[in-house]
Amino acid sequence: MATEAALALGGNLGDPVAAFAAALAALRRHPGIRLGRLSPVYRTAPWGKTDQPEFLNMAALVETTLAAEELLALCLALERAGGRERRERWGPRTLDIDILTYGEEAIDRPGLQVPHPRIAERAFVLAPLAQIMPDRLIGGRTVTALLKAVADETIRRDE
Ligand SMILES: Nc1nc2nc(S)n(CCO)c2c(=O)[nH]1
Repeated sequence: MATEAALALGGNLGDPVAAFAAALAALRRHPGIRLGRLSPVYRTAPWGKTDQPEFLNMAALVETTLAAEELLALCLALERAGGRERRERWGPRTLDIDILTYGEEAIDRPGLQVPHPRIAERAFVLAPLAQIMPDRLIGGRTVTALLKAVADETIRRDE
């Protein structure tokens, strides 16, 4: 029985597009993964720690027979393969792969929170996600509505 999961890919060191391509190729080769829709790649201002290079971000839809913990372990292995050393929290990284959604499940275990707890405040996640699952409800609101709320918030704060 397969589960649809949305993954967020990000990076701001080295060649993030090459890191994305390598991670997606590895996912494509994995027997427990069927790769689905991919968002475009977005160039995004750093969120959280702002004194670092801008990021590239994208989102990918997968159908997986892996359990959520197994999918997380695979994402962490792909991050390491992409040369990721976990240095400072929210600091620059070559490749980051986060599980945004796993089916309709809500999971809150150490190291695995799904849907990702900060989706609603991150345009760099919502913009790519809106390209692959615009009508998915998260916290009772569609991804499209969440993206609009973040965009409006950004515009209002800049006034
Ligand atoms: N624009 C942008 N800012 C970020 N801040 C952090 S932490 N990250 C890593 C995501 O967990 C990002 C990111 O991927 N993109």
